[in-house]
Amino acid sequence: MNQIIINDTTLRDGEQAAGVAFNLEEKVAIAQFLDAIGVPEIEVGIPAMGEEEIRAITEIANLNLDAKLLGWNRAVISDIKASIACGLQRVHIAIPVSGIQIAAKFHGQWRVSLQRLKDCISFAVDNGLWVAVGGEDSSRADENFLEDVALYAQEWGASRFRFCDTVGVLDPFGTHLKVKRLVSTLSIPVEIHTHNDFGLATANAIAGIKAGAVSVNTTVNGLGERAGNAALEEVVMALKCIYGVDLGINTRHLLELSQLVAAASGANVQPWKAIVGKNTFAHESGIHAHGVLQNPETYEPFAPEEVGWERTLVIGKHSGRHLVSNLLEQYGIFLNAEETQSILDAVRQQSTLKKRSLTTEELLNLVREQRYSHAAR
Ligand SMILES: CC(=O)SCCNC(=O)CCNC(=O)[C@H](O)C(C)(C)COP(=O)(O)OP(=O)(O)OC[C@H]1O[C@@H](n2cnc3c(N)ncnc32)[C@H](O)[C@@H]1OP(=O)(O)O
Ligand SMILES: O=C(O)CCC(=O)C(=O)O
Repeated sequence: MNQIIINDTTLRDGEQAAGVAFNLEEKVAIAQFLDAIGVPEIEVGIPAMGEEEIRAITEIANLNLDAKLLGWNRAVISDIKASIACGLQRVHIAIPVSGIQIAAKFHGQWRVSLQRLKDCISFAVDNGLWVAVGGEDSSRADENFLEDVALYAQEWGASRFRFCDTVGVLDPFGTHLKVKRLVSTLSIPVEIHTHNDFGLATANAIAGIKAGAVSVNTTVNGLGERAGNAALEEVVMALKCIYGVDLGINTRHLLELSQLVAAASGANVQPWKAIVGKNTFAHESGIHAHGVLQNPETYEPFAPEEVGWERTLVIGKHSGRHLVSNLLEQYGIFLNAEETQSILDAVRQQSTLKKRSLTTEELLNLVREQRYSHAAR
């Protein structure tokens, strides 16, 4: 695999998630955190949105972070001017490439849209900016047309082309085919941008990388339009653990970053969310807990500490003797087989009633109650 660049768009596509609105401090804090853990590129926002956004992006630009910063723009000269006003040196210019989008946005006049793209690239390049171009809705575009637009963008001065699966309709096989074709056509690098409408964003991002894309868009927690984008933590850990590609990102802070973005976005992470969900290293089931007590690798793909978690062993409806004994022994309580089974029966009952796992205190109470009723008999 090539050297892969993460271009994180939590502050642009992530914030486009309905109901999410970061304030200036939150935008700055997220940018600083991404930079601190080694994310090499950040799409910081959309300067054309107006004064507040320009203020936040300018503040981030003034931090002189190691990460390269990009402003997102339409193929509109005033958008590029707004990016310049923020002090950005790199701009991303988006242009719709599918028939559906060109019909809706440019009344089907693709020549007009291409002319606007050309004018904007020239304007940006003349102003000394590094330019990337995004083919919005690339996945539904006629492939010959997409190729033509990307080749024109390259000829006019773009330094990278973004293949967008804007409405998340591809699977990994389709992504691979389409991205591979684009990669073999262009001499500039290709970036992959995926959406999660069918739950395939991360898989498609990886497929794009396998097909030769050298840059990938991610968002923390998979935040983004509709069902979101490929999650930063998933892409980074999949590349690291499945493909052995270390991106130089300090993964031990991924949980903390996830929590920062969850708080700023007001969007909680579901417990079973890969890498950062609170259940990712929690073991309740008897067979699993028994295995993990012998060797954590039995039921963990990597060590929790690698992403900032600690392992938890949880008592609940599915627990077994080994875990119950292990936990109680830590409190100096040693039960025989019959007593352990009767505690387990009570745990199953309580857990079902409470619709959750039990706390250690609740487990110890069960032991006290059982002993008391035994003594009273
Ligand atoms: C797939 C994506 O994620 S694309 C990014 C989407 N993100 C956002 O829209 C969030 C930020 N957007 C905004 O703040 C506003 O939409 C603005 C400031 C960009 C524009 O606002 P408004 O002037 O009020 O226009 P509005 O949003 O209603 O409509 C979009 C306009 O942009 C045009 N447009 C859309 N995409 C492009 C493009 N890539 N290049 C050029 N023009 C475009 C539309 O045709 C429409 O133009 P019109 O005003 O001439 O009809
Ligand atoms: O950058 C672009 O071209 C559009 C990016 C995007 O958010 C999308 O297509 O979903």
